[in-house]
Amino acid sequence: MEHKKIVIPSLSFFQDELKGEGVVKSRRTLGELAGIFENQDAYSQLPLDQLAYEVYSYLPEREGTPGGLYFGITQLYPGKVGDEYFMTKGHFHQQEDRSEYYWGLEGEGMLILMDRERNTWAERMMPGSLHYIPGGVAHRVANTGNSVLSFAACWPSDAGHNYEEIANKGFSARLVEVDGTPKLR
Ligand SMILES: O=P(O)(O)OC[C@H]1O[C@H](O)[C@H](O)[C@@H](O)[C@@H]1O
Ligand SMILES: [Fe+2]
Repeated sequence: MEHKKIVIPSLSFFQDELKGEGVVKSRRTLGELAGIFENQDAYSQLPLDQLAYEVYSYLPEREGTPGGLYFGITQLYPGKVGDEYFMTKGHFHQQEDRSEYYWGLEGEGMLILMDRERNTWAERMMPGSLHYIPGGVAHRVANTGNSVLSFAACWPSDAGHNYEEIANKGFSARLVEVDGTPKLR
């Protein structure tokens, strides 16, 4: 009998940094988040090249492969635009029925979720928190603390990102700081 050799790359995440062959790193600056924050005056006062978050991804198969899984670690920097926390762009999946796991590694934050009926809710993220994001639910993360918020994610490789709807219409509620605590408004 012939055995097909399966090559398992050695991957690791120490200090929330994903390492290994094939890991790619991408970054998003505040300039790339234009339009997502409510307070345009506050936004225009921040440098466009300021780093908002970095994503380490391990994408072993090309997008579109059924059954494949992707893995990523996002490091979201602390900060606010007016009373709104720094946050990720946010997206639905292109393939509506594709789900995802997020889990907290370091720092404090909130996972903001919105279903197809535009109901928005949020879950607290902290080291060890685990979040199941069902298909058809848009997701975005806000850093509500004073240090880096780091979280991991695992999602189907054929999920795809649909940014358009969130870019155009946003979420139906915003996470803002009220008297020192995060509130959905
Ligand atoms: O894509 P964004 O909404 O900017 O979020 C940033 C990233 O967060 C996680 O790592 C997700 O698994 C990625 O798929 C996503 O790209
Ligand atoms: Fe996603």
